[in-house]
Amino acid sequence: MTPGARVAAAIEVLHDMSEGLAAEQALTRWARRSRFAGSKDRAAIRDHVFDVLRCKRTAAHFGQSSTPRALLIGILRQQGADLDALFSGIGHAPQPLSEAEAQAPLPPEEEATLWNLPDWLIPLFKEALGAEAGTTAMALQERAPIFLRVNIAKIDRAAAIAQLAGEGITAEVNPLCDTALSVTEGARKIRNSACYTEGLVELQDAASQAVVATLPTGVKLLDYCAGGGGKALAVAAQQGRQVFAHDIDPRRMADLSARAERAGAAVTQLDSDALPGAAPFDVILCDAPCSGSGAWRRAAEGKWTLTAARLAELTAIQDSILDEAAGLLGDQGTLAYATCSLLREENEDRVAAFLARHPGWRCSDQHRYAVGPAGDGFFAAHLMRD
Ligand SMILES: C[S@@+](CC[C@H](N)C(=O)[O-])C[C@H]1O[C@@H](n2cnc3c(N)ncnc32)[C@H](O)[C@@H]1O
Repeated sequence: MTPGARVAAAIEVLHDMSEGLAAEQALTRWARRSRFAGSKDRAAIRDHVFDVLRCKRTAAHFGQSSTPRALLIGILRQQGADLDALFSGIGHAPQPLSEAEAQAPLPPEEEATLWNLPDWLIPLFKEALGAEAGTTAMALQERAPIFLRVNIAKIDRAAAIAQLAGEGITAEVNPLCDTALSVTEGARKIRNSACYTEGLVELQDAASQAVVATLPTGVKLLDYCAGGGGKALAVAAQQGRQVFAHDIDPRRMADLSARAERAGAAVTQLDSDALPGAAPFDVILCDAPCSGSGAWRRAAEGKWTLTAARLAELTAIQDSILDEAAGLLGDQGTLAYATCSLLREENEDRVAAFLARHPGWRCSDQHRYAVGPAGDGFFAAHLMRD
């Protein structure tokens, strides 16, 4: 496909999204009806779509409208692309720019536009992040870096870097955590590499890894909101742990056995009925469902779909998860609460609300991980009985 045809395809995908499809669904649907497209085409189209999603307000500003075509014009103009070459009308490229479309507007000045956030989130960002609110909003507009977790049960970090290099993947030490690598080249080769298929490395954000690395010691650990099991697997690679995984929706753990096998890790899955019998646990990790705002570089749709009502629902779910998990913890145990959210409502406020509901408990440690080149935004707090 030509660069222009890829832009036309991205416009089609955004059009499908405007009719209600989620980004991943719209991309999959486009790929199914466009078998001629190769993996590089699909990756380029995906990049265009996600660039727009991360920067929808500035794209609309520079494109002077919010139609899919205008958003693509806007984001490409913002990126300094040659619009006449891309919108040539030749072959499958989109039609040339009209006279009005060809007029580049002055750069935006409004804060919410520059920050690429919906208006209602601006005060929440300021409240949660203070002086860092603006830089954080800007960081969420960048493409997400790729991080790997070295499976320390199988290989050490230096050997993993060397093996990855042998497969054309350049990775360097990540400062957040001893298990983490930042991939600087060859990221698209990871899933087919022997390092990955043999379970020497896993794709995992570095802040997620840091949350696991700083969990307190204790043998019996329950990952209460295990999902795909990323954190359960990271804990299972640590020495001396016995790891249990649970999720209210067990289908989310469907791939966990295969992933554990690849990693050479032991993780016992527990359904809700089995939890009381397996309790008490020494450590319970509650990686709670949240707005995902710390990871909006990766899942940028969330910025535009989150509502105040959904945020209120999430905070109620977070409270009940903490209350349920507290009942499964041993007397000397630690309840570790984590979210990939930047919002105070989902983080410090949930800890404070838990402590207010549970006299005799205290928070022994609380940490925010900033969105940046080293990792996604994360929050972690450790709760224990006095
Ligand atoms: C942030 S995701 C977990 C991601 C996972 N820990 C990882 O690192 O890959 C949150 C998970 O919590 C689960 N969940 C939601 N409500 C829950 C509840 N009341 N009890 C347990 N799990 C719940 C969701 O199904 C979802 O899989």
